[in-house]
Amino acid sequence: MSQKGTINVAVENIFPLIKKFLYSDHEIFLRELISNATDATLKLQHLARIGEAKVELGEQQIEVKIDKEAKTLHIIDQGLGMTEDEVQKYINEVAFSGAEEFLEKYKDTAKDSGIIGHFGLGFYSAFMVADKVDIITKSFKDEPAVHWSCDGSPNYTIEPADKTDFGTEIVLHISDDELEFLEESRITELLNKYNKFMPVPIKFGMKTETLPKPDDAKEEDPAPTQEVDNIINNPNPAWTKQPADLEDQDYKNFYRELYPMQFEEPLFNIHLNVDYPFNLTGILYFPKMTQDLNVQKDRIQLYQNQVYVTDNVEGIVPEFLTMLRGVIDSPDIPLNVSRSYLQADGAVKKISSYITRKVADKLKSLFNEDRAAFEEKWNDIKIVIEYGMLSEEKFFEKADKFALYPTVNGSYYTWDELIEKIKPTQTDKDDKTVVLYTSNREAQHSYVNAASDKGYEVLLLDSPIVSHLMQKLESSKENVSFVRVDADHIDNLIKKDEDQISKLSDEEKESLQKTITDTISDASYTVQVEAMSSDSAPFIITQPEFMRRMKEMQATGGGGGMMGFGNMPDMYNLVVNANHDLIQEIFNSKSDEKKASLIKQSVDLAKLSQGLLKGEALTDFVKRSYDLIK
Ligand SMILES: Nc1ncnc2c1ncn2[C@@H]1O[C@H](COP(=O)(O)OP(=O)(O)OP(=O)(O)O)[C@@H](O)[C@H]1O
Repeated sequence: MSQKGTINVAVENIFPLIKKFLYSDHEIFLRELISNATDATLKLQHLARIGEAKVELGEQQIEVKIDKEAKTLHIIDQGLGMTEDEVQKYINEVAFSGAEEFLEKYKDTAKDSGIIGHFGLGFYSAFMVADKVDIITKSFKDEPAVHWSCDGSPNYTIEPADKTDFGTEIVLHISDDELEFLEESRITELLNKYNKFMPVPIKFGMKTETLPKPDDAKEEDPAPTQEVDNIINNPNPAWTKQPADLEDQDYKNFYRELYPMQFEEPLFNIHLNVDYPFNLTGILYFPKMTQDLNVQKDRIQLYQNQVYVTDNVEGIVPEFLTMLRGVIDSPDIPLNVSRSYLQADGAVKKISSYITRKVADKLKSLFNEDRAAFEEKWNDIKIVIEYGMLSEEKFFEKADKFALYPTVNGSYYTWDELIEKIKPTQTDKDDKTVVLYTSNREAQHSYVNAASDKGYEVLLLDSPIVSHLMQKLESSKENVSFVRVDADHIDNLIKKDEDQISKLSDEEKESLQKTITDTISDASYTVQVEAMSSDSAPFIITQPEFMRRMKEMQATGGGGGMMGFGNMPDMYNLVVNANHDLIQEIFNSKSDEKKASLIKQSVDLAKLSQGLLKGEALTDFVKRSYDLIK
């Protein structure tokens, strides 16, 4: 008997609202309907397993079909189906109240764009793309099939149907302004985006498969082919398996599956698997990291029970780990809330700290198991680790055992090893241990040499955020300071008590200082006459650590950099070695002209060695040098 009914009075508002609010995200209807079909299939499998459903289950699948002529899109499952009463209850009442609840929530978060695609709007999302929706369903229970139909108005019809197999077919009569959803390529794209790893096989059309040639086939015979179902998903992706059942190659293959356009192999992976106090599985990969911190295209993907949700995991995964790749699957992450709420949510906080801990533990075990291999990877992973040390206190503590400090000679020290090694030689008169480093061994070559000659260890620290990390280490470790090799002349980098005897008196130094300052007449240089070893260079340009680091920190952003330093001009010290023969010559020279020309030429040489001589000054210098030697 055919019946008519009215869904609910308030529903009159709902369809236009669905269309309006969800305008940009119409495509999620397919994910919602396939999720329902998957649930129905898994529920029936469960009922059969526990003996409540007396049915023979074959290889169950879900089929998606396009009928271009009829302008319909079909989603067909072999799940538990619905009786007429159930259609009344679940579709007319439950599904509707779900949609209403959704709209209630959505109104409050309308400003928080980006979250919309994460809502489970459910069955009614079909009306975003269809003028009319049919449900033809037969329950696994021995009851007649029913046909429900609704054209988007609050009125529906329900009548008997002649379907004989259990399961449900949803027919969407695609509206004229949504015809893209009748295109095979568009549906393929959506299935690949949202359903690639769903747990029930999804068939979309047929494909041709090449079979092996029979033994007696001739060389020129074409290989036989056959038409098979085109299954678009992998129902058993690697992250749903136990780590013990997976080989290294399986992880690599899965990486390929996730990012088909990614040709670089991952460095290593971390399998996440926890069921208490929250449910979470997943695999994270460390990709090869380069210096540029650009946002990457291949990002961590978030799934809920194998249904793709988003690749924006901000707030769920700690920020420093968003540079990784891979998959996280958790039914416990609330998605129908705004991101700011997400960050305050207790379960999400626990998830985030669990992930941090797992990553730290994995790094620690890689370090312990094969230190040489870990050192080899260091350059590619250091940005993530250094960034983590800066942003997560817990990670900072754990990383102390495996974060490495490489030297220009190719040794890699942990923090404790480094301090033990340099403490005897690099502790200054105030009992501070001075860690020397270079950010660019080519550009700072002569300074690195001077330090190495003195028996000092020089670290090579060249990540973009390293100035922030040094600041952090200086404040959390006792009595250490970082100094770049060109921050001062060698005798001053690590101040010891041994004073050099000066060949010039204090007054003589002062007068020389004035002469040089007047001659170079450049406010960005502070002239400093010092008694140094006569072997050291006569003029050395240095850049004081503090100012330079503050400027760098401001340039790379984040907390710590002091306001205002970014706009300051670069400031240098011009260190003059009072004990060098050339300085003696300049000082004793009777002719002012000679003095000036010696000073100019030598200061230009010092600038040249620091890469600071450019443009017109460089041209003048070259010309002057030719004049001198001709
Ligand atoms: N393909 C199907 N087979 C059997 N029952 C279905 C099917 N699709 C929907 N249903 C029934 O209709 C109900 C409502 O579906 P709807 O998608 O609106 O909400 P939901 O699946 O419960 O929640 P969600 O908002 O997460 O999608 C389901 O709970 C289920 O009982």
